[in-house]
Amino acid sequence: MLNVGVIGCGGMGRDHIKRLTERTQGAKVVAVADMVDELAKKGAAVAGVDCKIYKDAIDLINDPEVNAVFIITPGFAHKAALLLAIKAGKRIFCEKPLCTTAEDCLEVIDAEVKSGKHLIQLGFMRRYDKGYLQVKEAIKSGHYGEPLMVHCTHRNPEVGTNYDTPMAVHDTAIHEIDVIHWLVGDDFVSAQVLMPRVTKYSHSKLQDPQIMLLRTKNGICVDNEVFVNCKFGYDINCEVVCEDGAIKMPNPAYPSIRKNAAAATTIDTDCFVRFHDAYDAEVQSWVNDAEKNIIGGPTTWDGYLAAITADALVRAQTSGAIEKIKPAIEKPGFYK
Ligand SMILES: NC(=O)C1=CN([C@@H]2O[C@H](COP(=O)(O)OP(=O)(O)OC[C@H]3O[C@@H](n4cnc5c(N)ncnc54)[C@H](O)[C@@H]3O)[C@@H](O)[C@H]2O)C=CC1
Ligand SMILES: O=C1[C@H](O)[C@H](O)[C@@H](O)[C@H](O)[C@H]1O
Repeated sequence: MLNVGVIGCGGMGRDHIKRLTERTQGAKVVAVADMVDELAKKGAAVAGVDCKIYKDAIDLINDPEVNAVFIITPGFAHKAALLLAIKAGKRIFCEKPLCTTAEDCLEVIDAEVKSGKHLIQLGFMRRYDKGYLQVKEAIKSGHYGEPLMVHCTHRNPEVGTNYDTPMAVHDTAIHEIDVIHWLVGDDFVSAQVLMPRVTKYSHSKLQDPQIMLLRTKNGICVDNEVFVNCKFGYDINCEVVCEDGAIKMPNPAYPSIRKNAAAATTIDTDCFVRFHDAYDAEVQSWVNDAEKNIIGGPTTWDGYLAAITADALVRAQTSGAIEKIKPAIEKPGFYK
């Protein structure tokens, strides 16, 4: 049994605690930590009566009963918890992004490599989503030729006033950055951001929507519409256009209802519903891999590659220019 400690009991944290407690074989939440007492108590209530409560992450990490750690704090707080958990030699599941800058990711890579242990899996759950897996299988089949373009939308109904322009990249588009790289198996080399007219539903610190453009080494062009105040739903789309055909990711299957001379279907309203099964699959695989002492999912290096692209997009948000993307280091043999 993997005794898990969960750091961060916000929306995603409590969703993962519920998943670990009710739907994951081989794991148990034995401790939670949150700097907000009320939220820590809420997280512990989901885990059950025996769950210990901490305020500081370091105390949870150093609890001898905790042999694995979930880091579900905001992206800017990941590095501190990661470095402490690596130092303690704990198995780690870290929600995306690894860190909010490539520079911070390099510190985590350095610490993990020096530890000599593969400890970290990243929460890029779209790699476990049935729809994305179907697209990947179709590309791999070769029936449609080489990918040429990828069209994506990442639409949220709304975000809070703490959500700012760079977050559209390192908190939201980071999903497309990772999953498209994984789908086409090609590195990004340049980034550009177009800023359409701002929606009336945005606020002074957020340019919304944004169109993010990426080019890969082999010339594949990706456009990603990130619109986080679209109002109508949580609408995620991906279409890969190839030489001999186009592969469009299926949307979740809901009935089409006809009533009062109108036809309608359902659009999810948040990621927790839209990617429910993908989260379950990524967490179960992380637990299963613990017995083999391996990291079978997205690694720290995947988090770094996503971060260098995110950094370039954030630069492009203000420069308006085409920004180059290049790793600062060679891929360590540790991650090969
Ligand atoms: N994979 C996915 O689709 C999703 C991933 N996420 C990720 O999950 C993480 C958390 O996101 P949310 O739950 O939406 O954020 P949130 O802001 O709702 O919750 C974060 C929690 O962490 C706590 N916290 C912050 N700093 C802390 C520290 N140093 N020590 C202990 N607790 C601390 C806060 O008090 C808060 O309760 C982020 O990395 C986010 O990117 C969030 C939503 C979906
Ligand atoms: O990871 C997520 C979710 O998947 C949402 O789509 C994003 O908009 C959100 O910011 C992020 O936390």
